[in-house]
Amino acid sequence: MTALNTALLALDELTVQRGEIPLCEGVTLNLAAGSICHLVGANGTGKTTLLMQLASLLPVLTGEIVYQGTVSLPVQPLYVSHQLGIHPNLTVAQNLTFLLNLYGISPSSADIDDALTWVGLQGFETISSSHLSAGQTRRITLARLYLLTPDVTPLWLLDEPFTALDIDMVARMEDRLREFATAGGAILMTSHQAVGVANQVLDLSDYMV
Ligand SMILES: Nc1ncnc2c1ncn2[C@@H]1O[C@H](COP(=O)(O)OP(=O)(O)OP(=O)(O)O)[C@@H](O)[C@H]1O
Repeated sequence: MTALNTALLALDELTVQRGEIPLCEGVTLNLAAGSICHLVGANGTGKTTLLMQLASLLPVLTGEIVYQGTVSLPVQPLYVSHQLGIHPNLTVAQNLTFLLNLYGISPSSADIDDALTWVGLQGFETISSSHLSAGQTRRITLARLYLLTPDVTPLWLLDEPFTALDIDMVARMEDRLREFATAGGAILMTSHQAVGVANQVLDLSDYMV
């Protein structure tokens, strides 16, 4: 168990499961501080299901999870899902503020400006989120990555974070992921594209039932 003890997150013989149906069995992973792990597998293998289990949105019925040396689910990880969770009646700045409040952060207006500039949404602060394109809406959810650090939430669970982003934004995202990992964070992320910044791979196809 030495490796498990040094990992930020360790999965031991985990079953990836939706309801009664096991999708993958015996999933094992050690995610240390500094890891950027690319979670791969064909459509329907269970990648989103695993991330939802780790985010406490679906139950873990079989297997052990050790987080920061204790048998427990990750405490308040950042989970960026397919569902954007953006409220259409709020402005861009209000949505971003809400997403950061969930992690105990009360951003200043300068923080909001910087984060929105980073995602290319400068000038959109007071625009209703219902007026944005799919890619722009996704950028609101990603803007919080600019302000979240490993001391706030050391584990990021990112489901297809690059979907609907242009090449420049993907490059900025990769820089940010690298920066977060270098500062002591760990990332488990899905992507159907190559992830140049990843330094580890978990292939769920190896564990399919
Ligand atoms: N909302 C749902 N309700 C019930 N079963 C679901 C639901 N979503 C997915 N499933 C089942 O769980 C399985 C795994 O789905 P999941 O979304 O985890 O796969 P994935 O590897 O993330 O796929 P993709 O690459 O297409 O995003 C699917 O094959 C499907 O049968």
